[in-house]
Amino acid sequence: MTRAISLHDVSKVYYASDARVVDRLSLDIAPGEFLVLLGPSGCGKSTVLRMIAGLEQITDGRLLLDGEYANDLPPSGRDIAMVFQNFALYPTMTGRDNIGFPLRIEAPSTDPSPRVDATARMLGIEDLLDRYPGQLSGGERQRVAMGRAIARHPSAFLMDEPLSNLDAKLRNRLRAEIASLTRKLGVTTVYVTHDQSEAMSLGDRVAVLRGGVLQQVDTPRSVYALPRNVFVAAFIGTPRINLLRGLVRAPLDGAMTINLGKQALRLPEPLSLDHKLLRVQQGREVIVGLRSEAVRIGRLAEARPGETHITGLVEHVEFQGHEVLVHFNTGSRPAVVPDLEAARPQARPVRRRRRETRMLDRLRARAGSLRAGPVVALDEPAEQPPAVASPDGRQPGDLVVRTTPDFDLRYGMHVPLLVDVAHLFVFDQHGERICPAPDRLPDLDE
Ligand SMILES: Nc1ncnc2c1ncn2[C@@H]1O[C@H](COP(=O)(O)OP(=O)(O)OP(=O)(O)O)[C@@H](O)[C@H]1O
Repeated sequence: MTRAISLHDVSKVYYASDARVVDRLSLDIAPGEFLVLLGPSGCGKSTVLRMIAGLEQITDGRLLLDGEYANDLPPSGRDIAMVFQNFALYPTMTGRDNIGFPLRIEAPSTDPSPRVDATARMLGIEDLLDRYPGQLSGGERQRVAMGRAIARHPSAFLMDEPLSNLDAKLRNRLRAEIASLTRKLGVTTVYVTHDQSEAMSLGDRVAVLRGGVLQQVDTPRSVYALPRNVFVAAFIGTPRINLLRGLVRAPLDGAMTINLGKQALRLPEPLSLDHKLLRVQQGREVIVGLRSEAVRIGRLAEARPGETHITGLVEHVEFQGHEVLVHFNTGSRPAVVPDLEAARPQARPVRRRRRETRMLDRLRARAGSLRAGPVVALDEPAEQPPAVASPDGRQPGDLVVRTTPDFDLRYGMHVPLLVDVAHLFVFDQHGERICPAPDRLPDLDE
């Protein structure tokens, strides 16, 4: 049996610190679905998992398991197994006893051996069963911990960064194993990670959290291709999306452009519907998002339809073997996205708020996901000379382009670049995506 898990407007306040660490979270997880909770450290991922497990009291809102109200159900009544980051094995028990322990608790008079052996076979750990945790490597310990969760045949798995204590190679291998195992078992899984590549490769859907507030939940493909705001765009994808501050210019008698400081992106005619909709931003500051695949090295004469031309000064070249990441200075200014790498969250104190403040919050929440504070910081005027080093601590240069190792690029070279404007994202001053338009009417003519 596998179960549906629903969270309706769930909040969590830790009264010790008086901070609301999860804020009105709503999620419907279908039976058998693999949902990943993704976000930076301290955004409330583990707290959500612990509330589903019953290890943490829900302050507000409702948890439903298979449609039944479950806020007050004790953890043992939820039929959910949890796998932790630190493996949490009993050090004085062998692998066999660790896996069999929950089975013995559940049915003391039944011999757990057949289930333990079947689980061990499934995980390929038969030869590890007689060893103690101290005699196992990190990867082997995590396999035993998985075995302990699986052996019970629970109706849902909750996994809290189960691979983060392992080295990169092992992490990739176990990631593939977890994916095929959970698919085979078909059990609803909620998986917490701050590693976006893990989230993208494992999840049927990915829920992105920031400051305890859900930013977007969708398939990996959709959160990458249509991020709802700057935070999601910047959190997902490697190398990180280039976010540049721009100014929309839409003169009645000339080409529409987005000024990027010293250069401008000219939007090709005829304008696409998304670009036409940008006209209303005339004179306003926006944030332009360019993933590295939207820019290539090439002269204007080589431009394909839909490509526009700029130039960049090579600041730094990162050789990666099969590809090269080139950091260009294009004379634009990067937009700063707070919280992206925050080691500690900005805990939001719980205050008694006046009614109108709550109303404002609700309006803002409807307009975007601003409850966790602004997603982007645009505190200085856009048209200033570019900073020498970017304020978000990236390598010098404002535009990172991925290219093949065939180009011999060196520091200080001026290079022609072609930008595919069909792959251009534009976000408003609050960081919400406005191009491609978020809710364009489907029957409008292109
Ligand atoms: N028992 C507690 N009492 C008070 N504050 C807590 C408690 N547990 C967690 N917090 C705070 O709640 C916030 C969210 O913590 P949580 O562990 O859910 O984040 P996370 O996204 O899982 O972080 P990480 O990826 O670092 O594990 C943090 O600010 C944390 O300090």
